[in-house]
Amino acid sequence: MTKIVSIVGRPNVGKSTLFNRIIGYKKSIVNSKSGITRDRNYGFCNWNGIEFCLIDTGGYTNESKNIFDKKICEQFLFALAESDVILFLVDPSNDILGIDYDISKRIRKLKKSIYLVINKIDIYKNIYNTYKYCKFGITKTYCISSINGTGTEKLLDSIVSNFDKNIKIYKKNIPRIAIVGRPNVGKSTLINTLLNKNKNIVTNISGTTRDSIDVLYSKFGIECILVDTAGIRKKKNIKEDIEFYSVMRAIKSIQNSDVSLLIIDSKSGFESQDINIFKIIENNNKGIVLLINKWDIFNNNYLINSYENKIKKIIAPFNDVPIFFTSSFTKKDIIKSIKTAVKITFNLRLRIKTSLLNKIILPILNKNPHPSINGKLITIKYCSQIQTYNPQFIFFTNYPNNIKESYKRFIENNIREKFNFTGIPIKILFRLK
Ligand SMILES: Nc1nc2c(ncn2[C@@H]2O[C@H](COP(=O)(O)OP(=O)(O)OP(=O)(O)O)[C@@H](O)[C@H]2O)c(=O)[nH]1
Ligand SMILES: Nc1nc2c(ncn2[C@@H]2O[C@H](COP(=O)(O)OP(=O)(O)OP(=O)(O)O)[C@@H](O)[C@H]2O)c(=O)[nH]1
Repeated sequence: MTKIVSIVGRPNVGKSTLFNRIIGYKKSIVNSKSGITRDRNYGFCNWNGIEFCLIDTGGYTNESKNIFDKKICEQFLFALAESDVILFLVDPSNDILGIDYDISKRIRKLKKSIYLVINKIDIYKNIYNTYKYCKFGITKTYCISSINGTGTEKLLDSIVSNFDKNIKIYKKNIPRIAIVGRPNVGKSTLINTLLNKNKNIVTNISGTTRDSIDVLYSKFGIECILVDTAGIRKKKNIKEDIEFYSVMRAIKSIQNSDVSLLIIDSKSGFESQDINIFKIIENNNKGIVLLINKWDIFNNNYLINSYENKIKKIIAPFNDVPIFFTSSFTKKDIIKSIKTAVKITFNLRLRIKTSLLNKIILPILNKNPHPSINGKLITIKYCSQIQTYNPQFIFFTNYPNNIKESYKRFIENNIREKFNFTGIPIKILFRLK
């Protein structure tokens, strides 16, 4: 079992900064505006050969100011219940408040290894303000600066001394599935339905999911990592800084995954922003499964064919993309779509032998040759798949620059028809021979 370390503390004490320092890359959003870490964020660390999972909890607050606060509190308690070690982070620049006592009371009730971590020690006056935390009665106390790294190595040495060596995290090569789509299409609800837990914050306010979260999914014989992402917004709607980072992160999640489940709201249809996201996934050479979600609202099987045909026309020639009409409420086709996404990762790695490819594709091209251009006869001599992460095919011809887009689409359609590249973008390239 992977050990879990949670960072907790009131808003703005530096949880995200510490998380980023330990993880070693900018995964959590850091901003001087308080309350920005809206959900738990997972990351995996390796310190002196010992691996553990680190959780950045949301900005815990005991005053319910807005709709998120109550939900964040639930996340916080859920994270604590899952943890082996709790890092209670405090900022001595400010006075101890009721909320700090509240947190310390809650965590001391749990039978966990607790560290009092006094942050922002790089600020000179803070060095003289650490004594005030004695009253919490937490013996393991460390003074650090998350911003410049002072004391963090000692803290990590002590944290890993709690754990056995040889703790393994996720198996390598486990398929990574990104859950993407515009805000409010039902990404978090889908994950909650899959995990059967209130793990992500779900409200009917768009833009709730502000950060990406990775979750291991292992059920019904399926094993994959689900990546929940911030909704990808239209550019003109990106007003706040943090929304910008969320969009960047969503794009990064696509880049960090093998396959994306692109969620569409069945009420609004496959519109321009969905097409943009589709193109981002395609241009990054990742697999795609389309989920036409909230189908419980229509629940009309007669509409399925026309809906599907409309989408396939838009995405042609890459139109052998699996499309599911789903509902998180009724659970319709949810498991099927995840199973398909996992299956598709194998298509990404599919390699066709050159001899087989030529044997099947060349006769089709000889029967349907490229039209001659200015009296020049265009011939395709042979083809092969190159050794790349995603499927790419090179066709050797006497006029590589004169090949028409429609002929390229014809070739792609035939490759898709003869071989199983379902859900995977393929590239067709032409070279002189
Ligand atoms: N001087 C100093 N500033 C720090 C340190 N750690 C964090 N900060 C600053 O404190 C502010 C809040 O940091 P965050 O990491 O966003 O805090 P958080 O606890 O995750 O905040 P919430 O998301 O509101 O819960 C930012 O302006 C950081 O740059 C530190 O060690 N020293
Ligand atoms: N009818 C119906 N409503 C759904 C379904 N899934 C989600 N919803 C509702 O749609 C709204 C948005 O759901 P979320 O899961 O928060 O959507 P999201 O895509 O994570 O939203 P952002 O955080 O804004 O990106 C909520 O009111 C959900 O209850 C579904 O299958 N059917």
